[in-house]
Amino acid sequence: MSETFFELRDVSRYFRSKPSLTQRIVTALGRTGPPPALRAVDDVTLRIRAGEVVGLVGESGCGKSTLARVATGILPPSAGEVFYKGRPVTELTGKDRLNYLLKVQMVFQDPYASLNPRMKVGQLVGEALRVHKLVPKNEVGERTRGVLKEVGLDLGYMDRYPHQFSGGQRQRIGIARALAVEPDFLVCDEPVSALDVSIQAQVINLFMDVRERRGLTYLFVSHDLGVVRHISDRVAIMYLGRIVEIGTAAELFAKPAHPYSQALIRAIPSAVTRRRRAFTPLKGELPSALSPPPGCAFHPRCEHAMPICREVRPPLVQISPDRSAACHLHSTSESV
Ligand SMILES: Nc1ncnc2c1ncn2[C@@H]1O[C@H](COP(=O)(O)OP(=O)(O)OP(=O)(O)O)[C@@H](O)[C@H]1O
Repeated sequence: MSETFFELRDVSRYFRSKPSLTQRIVTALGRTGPPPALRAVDDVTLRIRAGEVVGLVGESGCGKSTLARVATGILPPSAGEVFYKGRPVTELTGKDRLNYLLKVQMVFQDPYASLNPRMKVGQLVGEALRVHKLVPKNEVGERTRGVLKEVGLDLGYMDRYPHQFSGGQRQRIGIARALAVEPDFLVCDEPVSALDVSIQAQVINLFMDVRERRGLTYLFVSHDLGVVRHISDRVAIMYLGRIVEIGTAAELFAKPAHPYSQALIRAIPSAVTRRRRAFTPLKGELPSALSPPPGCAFHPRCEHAMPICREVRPPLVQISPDRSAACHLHSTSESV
């Protein structure tokens, strides 16, 4: 079997809230344990092939951003392992670790928050090149200009500050900053969600052009299924910290297997009427990741829920050559 370009293997990420004074007193008296951990990402396995665009979708709070941050090394996993080009990233040290951190770049939803307001665009885009001495000092300017041109920014902008740009231009600066270090994997966390619809299309086209030109691999996080369908080769649907379905975009959108995917896809507004198609709306709200429902976490909202769904958590199983789903309606197949 060929080596997977990037892999999250059985990865979980928990957050433990700081206990209140009352909780600390009660714990000290031995009446109860520490507050429960919130399972933002819960036992996720995701393999990404070189050159693929994998879209990651789900409702707000389902753990998409946390998973993206774990993938880029910004957050360590609480359990499980991240593999980059076949090697567990926890075993990488020195140059190898730096190489992983540079080759796997993140593009954020709000580039403004990640851009130092006191630095000029030229400095921002060339910063990592200078700090890590990736190119000789006298070549930083040339590399910076090249990448600004590539993302469609006028070279006259080099001496301007982030606040002097529109949202779309700032996102181009964020992309240029990521590209400057010659990454091979971009993890994009809702990179167009904050932009006007007309600007969104331009920035998505930029992502696709850059991918084509540089042969990049993307993990593209979005709550917008229209965007994800447009750009992804494969799509993973996440619900309450877990992947509930993954498959090729064409197949998954044509015939979603998991009831949650079905509900999400039925809710996409029709391109013709701009109205939502007739659909059974998702009942209820996303449950708290602090106390997920037992069995299948989706069962309280599922129109097909069976007694087993309340008790046994369905594993993610392969249901066709390039599709897996975690649902008892499809649970006769092989576990992934
Ligand atoms: N640093 C943190 N400390 C505590 N809880 C956190 C932290 N980061 C995320 N969470 C919680 O983890 C869960 C998943 O959050 P996450 O931001 O990953 O979801 P998301 O799907 O990206 O949502 P959104 O689209 O709203 O950003 C949420 O319940 C969130 O409140």
